[in-house]
Amino acid sequence: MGQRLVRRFFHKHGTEYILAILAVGVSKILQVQIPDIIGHFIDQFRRGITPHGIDRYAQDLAVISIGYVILFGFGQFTVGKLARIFEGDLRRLLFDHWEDLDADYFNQHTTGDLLSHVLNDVPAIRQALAGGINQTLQAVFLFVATLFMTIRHINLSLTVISLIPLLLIPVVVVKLGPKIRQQSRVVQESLSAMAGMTEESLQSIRLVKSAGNEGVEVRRFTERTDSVYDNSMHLVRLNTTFQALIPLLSGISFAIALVYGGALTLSHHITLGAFVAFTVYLSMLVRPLMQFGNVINIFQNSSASLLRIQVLLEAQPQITEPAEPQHLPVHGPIVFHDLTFTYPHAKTPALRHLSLTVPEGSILGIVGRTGSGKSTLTRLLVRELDPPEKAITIGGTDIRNVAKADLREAIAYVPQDGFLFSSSIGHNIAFPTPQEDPAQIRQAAQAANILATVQTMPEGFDTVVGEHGLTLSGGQRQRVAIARALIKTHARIIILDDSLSAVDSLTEQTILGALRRLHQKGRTLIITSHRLSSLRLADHIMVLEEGQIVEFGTPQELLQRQGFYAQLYAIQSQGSETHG
Ligand SMILES: Nc1ncnc2c1ncn2[C@@H]1O[C@H](COP(=O)(O)OP(=O)(O)OP(=O)(O)O)[C@@H](O)[C@H]1O
Repeated sequence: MGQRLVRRFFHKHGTEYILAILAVGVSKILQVQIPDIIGHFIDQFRRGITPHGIDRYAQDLAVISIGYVILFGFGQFTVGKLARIFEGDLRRLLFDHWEDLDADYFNQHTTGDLLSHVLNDVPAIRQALAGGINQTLQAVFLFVATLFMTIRHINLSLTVISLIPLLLIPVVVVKLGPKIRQQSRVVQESLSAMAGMTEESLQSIRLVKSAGNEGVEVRRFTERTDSVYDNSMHLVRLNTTFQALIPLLSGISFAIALVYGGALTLSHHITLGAFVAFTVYLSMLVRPLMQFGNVINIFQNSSASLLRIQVLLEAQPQITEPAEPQHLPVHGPIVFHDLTFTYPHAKTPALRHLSLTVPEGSILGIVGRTGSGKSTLTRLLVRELDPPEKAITIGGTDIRNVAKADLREAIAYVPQDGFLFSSSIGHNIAFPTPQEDPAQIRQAAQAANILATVQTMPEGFDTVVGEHGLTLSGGQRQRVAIARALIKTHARIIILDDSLSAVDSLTEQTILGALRRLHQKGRTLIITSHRLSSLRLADHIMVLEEGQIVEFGTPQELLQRQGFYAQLYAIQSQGSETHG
């Protein structure tokens, strides 16, 4: 996918790139004329020069300088601009790719880790494309053009001898380069571990404070920052050694040029002008050689980043679209057929041999201890997790054969952790719809019994709920999440996964009233809960234990069976009597 992006990018912007390269090339050819002109000027000066002659040299220099600035500026700007375009494309590609991946992928990768790719790796690649390519172009063109001028117009042996120390630079690069690359990877990893820890710590700040755990968190963070510091310092030492050796070698080369070039001038093998021009050329070589060093650093850094991005882009969604999607039938029951499901990397199945028919327009209640498999079942039904073939059918069609969007269109699902965006309540409710329709938002809010609460807020539906809805109470958050599901008025199946746990009994009854009205319009309802009062409308109740159905029947039948349901009923009605 990454290569495709690069190919597409060069296909689209190749001409511009080539023009930029040519512009930089020509600008460097112009630049190396300057010492030559100065050399000629000095020699002419010694022979005797008229004011008109001086003006001519000045004009030549001015024309060359203007040409240089225009061409070099155009080249550098274009390469920089193209690198920024590539950076934006790469960020969009990453985001699109993440949107395609399954929800479970994000259980295995922390947000901090993923963000660090966007914040560190993408700019590192951009830097290679902008700074890296720019400096390479400048260095190569200037180096070659300078050597050409010094060999052709000044002196071959002076050029060769002065160059010897500079030839040691590749040796330094070969020795230090791999170490720098390895260490920059260590720094990137420690930074991403720190970002992950910071993200988790800030998200759980209320838990941390309520547990009085601030000290432990600060210590953990200090350990992370110390590790980032140690690793970065090691990298700084390696980089400094690398960067210091290059000017040192250039300095030796300069000294040789002075001694040998001075002797050649005294013995009239070269003119004074040529000698001065040579020293200017040599000083011009220092920069490209430093750039060679920088470029190698930049490319080493970015190659680690490129590798990490490549690995990211290779991750494939496990829940795939069917090759030939079938239409989801409008009518018919939901059937679970011998459904067994094991999470990736888990040792035991979360659901075992579960068979059940939920007739169209009925209400199924699901209870069971925590970890018994209730959420897993609902997540399988919306294909957030992938069920085995033919294990779940709706109206006789295997849900694996239906386009994911079709299936999700037909189901209004309130997950256990109804996530809220840090935007307005209205936006949060309207999220599944293509546009925010105030009438629809109001209606959904009314059904979820949050309308009156929203109306008391200063900005009504425009009230911003803070990060993850932190400015709302737990019950208010749940009701916004329910409203978000109920706004899908065309959905034929409504699933509430423990979505009423934080609302008070009165609110619960109002929401159930709204659900009953939808049920009367033929909707199928699946409600999981630990509170039996939430299952008051259920036609049938299923009790799950360790992924298996241990009880199934109408609420009356289950009461008579004296099992888990009856026990729960006894405990909860005792509780409500005590409260009453
Ligand atoms: N992403 C996951 N990877 C591996 N195992 C998981 C994952 N999610 C849940 N499980 C396991 O699957 C089993 C069923 O979990 P599930 O969330 O379906 O239970 P639940 O009945 O909804 O519990 P609760 O009432 O606490 O919400 C548990 O043993 C749980 O540890």
